[in-house]
Amino acid sequence: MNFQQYHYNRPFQLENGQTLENLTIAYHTAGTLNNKKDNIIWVCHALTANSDVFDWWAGLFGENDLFNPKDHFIICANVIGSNYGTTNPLSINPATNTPYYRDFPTITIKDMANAHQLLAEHLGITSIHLLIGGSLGGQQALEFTLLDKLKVDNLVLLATNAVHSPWGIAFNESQRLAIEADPTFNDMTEDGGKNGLIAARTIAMLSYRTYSIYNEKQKDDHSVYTDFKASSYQKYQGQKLANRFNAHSYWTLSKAMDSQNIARNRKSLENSLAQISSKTLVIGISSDILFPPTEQKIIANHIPNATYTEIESLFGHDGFLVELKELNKILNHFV
Ligand SMILES: CC(=O)SCCNC(=O)CCNC(=O)[C@H](O)C(C)(C)COP(=O)(O)OP(=O)(O)OC[C@H]1O[C@@H](n2cnc3c(N)ncnc32)[C@H](O)[C@@H]1OP(=O)(O)O
Ligand SMILES: N[C@@H](CCO)C(=O)O
Repeated sequence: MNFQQYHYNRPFQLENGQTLENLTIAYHTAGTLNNKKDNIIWVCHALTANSDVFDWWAGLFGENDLFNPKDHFIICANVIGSNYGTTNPLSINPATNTPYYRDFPTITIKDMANAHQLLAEHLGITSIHLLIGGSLGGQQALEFTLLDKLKVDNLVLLATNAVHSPWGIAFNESQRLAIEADPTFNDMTEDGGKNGLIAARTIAMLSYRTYSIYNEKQKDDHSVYTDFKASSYQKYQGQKLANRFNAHSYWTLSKAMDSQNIARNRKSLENSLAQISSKTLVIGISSDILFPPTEQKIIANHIPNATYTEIESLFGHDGFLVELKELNKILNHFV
């Protein structure tokens, strides 16, 4: 995929009333826009992913996958707050000439959608053949559609919601508390809060996976009484994220996830969903405890041209990233 950055050199208005003095949006593209301009697939990424969809959704997106650059023009933009090239807490704050760190403003899903819209305008895009996103990506895809500034022919929403739940907010708050409990988080450095981030990711894993999958993959034999596989797995996953992410971005993005509520400043949730005219496929993961299938069924029940399908999986929420065989089958049928 080709990596590019769009520099919007004007103030970007945020939902909380603050502005970012300028905004850089990093994005990847693959393939070529056809003459009819009807082969665009726009991907919205989840919490800690990036704009290189061939990297984290390989098997669905790639040279020889269902969504490939021979047939499609694929775009994915890195969200505001994430540290993969878009303006984020490690970027320089023009007001101080130092990185924002803890001074980075509150970002909402709507802000992310507005940034996607800026990029679409920059690229001259007025219609999207397929808009797809899971989890935080699905939250963005919903808001992006509801902006109603471009035509979305087909919409695919996976393991996501229209309003973030008290349960989901509680999981995120516990993770933020873990980060805040690390005194280095206030140091205003790139590595500030790193140990807190490790702990936060281990909490997150409990919401992304399930009892069953830990039982299947992390069970020890009867002789073990300490140094369990599950313990080393937790530590490994925490460290793995800390090696490629930072506590400031994680804190910001978890707040953005919490902000999801498509009824905010609109008539109602039902009314908002009823406005969506795209042919829509909503996919739930049977064992998802973070974004349980009831949340996707609400979406599918209120979008007029929507269908709901569920993937039977032991993986829990992360199933939307790892159940590739099933996803290929379902999406091949949909498109
Ligand atoms: C720059 C980049 O890295 S791009 C960003 C990539 N990530 C994203 O895009 C975000 C979305 N992706 C994800 O969240 C994840 O990658 C997922 C959900 C798709 C898959 O998660 P994974 O961690 O790869 O899978 P899984 O839970 O099976 O863990 C496997 C890893 O744990 C390790 N592991 C498994 N059991 C144990 C254990 N008991 N102790 C220690 N390590 C263990 C494996 O060796 C493997 O290590 P590796 O990732 O270095 O190969
Ligand atoms: N594993 C996903 C979970 C959030 O959907 C991520 O880290 O982005």
